[in-house]
Amino acid sequence: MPPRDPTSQPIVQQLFSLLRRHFLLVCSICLLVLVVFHLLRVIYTRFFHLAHFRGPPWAPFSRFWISRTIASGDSAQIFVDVNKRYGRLARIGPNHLITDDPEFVRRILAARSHYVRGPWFDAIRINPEEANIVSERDRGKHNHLRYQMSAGYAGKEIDGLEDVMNERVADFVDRIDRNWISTAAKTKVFDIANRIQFFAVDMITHLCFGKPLGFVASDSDVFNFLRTIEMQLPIVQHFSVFLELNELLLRAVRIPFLKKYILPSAKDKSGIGVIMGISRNVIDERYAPGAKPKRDMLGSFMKHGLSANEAETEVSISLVAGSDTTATAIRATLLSIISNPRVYARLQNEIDTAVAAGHLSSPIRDDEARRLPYLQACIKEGLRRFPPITQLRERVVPPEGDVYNGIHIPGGTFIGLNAWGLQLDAVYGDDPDVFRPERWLTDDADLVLRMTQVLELIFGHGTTKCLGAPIALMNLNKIFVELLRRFDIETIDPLKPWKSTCYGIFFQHEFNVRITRREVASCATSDSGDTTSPPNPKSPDSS
Ligand code: HEM
Repeated sequence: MPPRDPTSQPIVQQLFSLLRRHFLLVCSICLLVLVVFHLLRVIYTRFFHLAHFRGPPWAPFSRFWISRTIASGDSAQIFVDVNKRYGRLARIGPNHLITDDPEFVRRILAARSHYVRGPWFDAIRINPEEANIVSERDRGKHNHLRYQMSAGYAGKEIDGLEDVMNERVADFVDRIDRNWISTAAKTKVFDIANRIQFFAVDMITHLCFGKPLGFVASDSDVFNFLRTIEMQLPIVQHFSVFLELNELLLRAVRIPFLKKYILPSAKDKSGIGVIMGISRNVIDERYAPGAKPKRDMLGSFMKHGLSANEAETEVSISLVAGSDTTATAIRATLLSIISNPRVYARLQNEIDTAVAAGHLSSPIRDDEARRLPYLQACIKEGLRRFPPITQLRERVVPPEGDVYNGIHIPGGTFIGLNAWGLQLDAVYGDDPDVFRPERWLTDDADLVLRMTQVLELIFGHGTTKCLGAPIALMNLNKIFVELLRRFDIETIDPLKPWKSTCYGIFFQHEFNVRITRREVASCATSDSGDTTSPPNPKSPDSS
């Protein structure tokens, strides 16, 4: 047989044999191309794209700076430092800016703004295939969901919203009174951080499902719900930075075998799946043919056309959106009050005087609380000094770009919102980092208006502004009065009053306090003639 002419081999075979013979050379060329490509990209992002914005030296090169900052558990403070050091619009990633300028944030979030929610929001879906009101990026769909849910959140179509709150607040303080009172001779260490969270979850589930989940009654994290969120959130935060992970997750959940391992399910025995299971049972009953409509939050969602599946997701998300935030607001404000003797004494005095004058029901009514100026100032100052949501919540610059202080921002840039930085604005004077409720009591109405406009940004602004704000504020209006009229509260370790970690929302633990009953009988009520329980003589620690 004549030898085979190598040129007569098919082209693919020829290529393979060439590759085999020069394998190392081919690999080196590929590597070189990749390195050159990466270098060009780095040079472009560093020196051309967003080059006018200053920031931490390594931030422009990759997203690892943001990811490392989030993982540190101290991102809120780090972002504050970045804007202080590098300007009100600073660079924190290859395509990422962050701002602490209230006016600019209001412009970004305004109803008619062309900015939209960025892919950051995909990371906060419970199910990667379905958006919810908090994560929906499509403006039209979001507006529709908001229209369906606003009446329920505003309490307009809920019977007895305030009664539910009163019931939960009274139950919470009564349990403290029964079980956690210290005396001159004995200390009962009470970790109020966890208990406040139990209270917040019970409050929201009571409003949503018509009954609390029983966290306060069992004095425990029922179904490991809170622990699961605490384990998952630090991971989820990285999905908001490395957006490819979201895409990967979306593909993975489309494989039925993987789906059941990845997504929470109503059949789970712990975590958010249990809440979905409970929501599912309630929703099945409520959506059953012939079921009687109820005037509660779910009833309002149904009335405005939310499907059973949508209702299940939205109820679960309201619990996640509302419980940690409210709990952080209560804890941070309480800690600020009890660690400032001037503030503590003045607030307790305002409460005692109102009680003595017969102006307060028990639990205090929302309208009564609004008439206590120092209480209102403390609540505002607590929210200002410790905004409970510090996630970047990135918005995307519209395709035509934008201009900030004369500098062009290219379309498609992500702009993160620096929630803590915003609340240190110069509008608050020269001591914005001090908890000083008196700043809200000035006679300068114009200043109060300007401060209020900045403060309101802690709930967002425009068409994505927090729907739960009225519920959160009503809660705050009640809880401090009910705690401080009955009890004296001291931190056990003033040098280390709590452990607080920030992953966009806060996880706070070991806020250990010592609670004693107050000598002043300040629980008498006014018009209702109602009285709260006096100190319980059967309590083992009654002094
Ligand atoms: C002090 C407590 C709270 C704070 C600081 C807070 C803060 C916020 C912020 C900043 C947003 C805007 C997110 C964005 O940028 O798009 C938001 C949205 C939202 N919050 Fe709150 N929140 C609080 C309490 C609550 C509560 C108690 C609930 C539910 C009962 C709730 C339900 C929601 C919902 C449903 C949205 C989505 C609104 C929309 O996209 O149209 N929040 N919240």
